[in-house]
Amino acid sequence: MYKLVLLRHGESDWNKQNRFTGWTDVDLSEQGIQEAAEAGRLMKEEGFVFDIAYTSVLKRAINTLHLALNAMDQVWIPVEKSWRLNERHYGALQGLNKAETAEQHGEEKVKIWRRSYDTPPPALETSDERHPGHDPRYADLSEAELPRTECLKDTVERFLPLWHDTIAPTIRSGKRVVIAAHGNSLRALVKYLDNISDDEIIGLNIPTGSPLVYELDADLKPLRNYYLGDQEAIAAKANAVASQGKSG
Ligand SMILES: O=C(O)[C@@H](CO)OP(=O)(O)O
Repeated sequence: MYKLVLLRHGESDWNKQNRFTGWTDVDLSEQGIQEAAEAGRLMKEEGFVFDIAYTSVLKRAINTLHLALNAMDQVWIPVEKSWRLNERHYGALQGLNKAETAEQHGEEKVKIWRRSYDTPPPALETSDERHPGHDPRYADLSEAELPRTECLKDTVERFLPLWHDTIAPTIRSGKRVVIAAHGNSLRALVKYLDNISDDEIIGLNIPTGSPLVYELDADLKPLRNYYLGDQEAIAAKANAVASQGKSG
């Protein structure tokens, strides 16, 4: 049996301000910093030890991973960063307030943009300064790989090559893996692992800074999963994520 730990970053400044974030590289809030360290303390308490970590190229996930590993005294382990673990690209919604967007376009529309499997938010123009083609960290990506917007289906498709080519073989080799990533890139992984239907995935929300443990069989099929920490507080946090798209 393998154990894989998934960790969504702690609260970011834009989570706090309730803004669509996507590939915008915002940092952790004070609360997010504390959540990340607390996640590390919980993992340490439960005896987790890792051989390698994977994260995105966005600092809210990178810094969460570092703070959590620091609390476990394991900052020395190799960390592999990949754009394939980035948050889902939120297109032209990036930067907008979620509640204001719901007031303007209706809660139903915002729910579709946030949670439907295959309807992407409005796309960015290539000339828009928020387009990832202007960011040096994505210089090696092809034109086709650079998103102007993404639905969850697009995120699943760009994440899975990293899973199949890199992360899954590493787990099978016996290495103990932690993945620090984002609400929607982790929803993409959970959808794949648990074979969740396109309709059911709409209702799944992942709370910030809460380690999610997957126990996997020899074929990497999930046997069970559970969050570390106070289960009521975790459920309340997941509900709060769901409510972010409600008008004020
Ligand atoms: O804004 C975002 O990038 C994500 C995660 O914070 O938000 P949502 O939960 O609305 O998909």
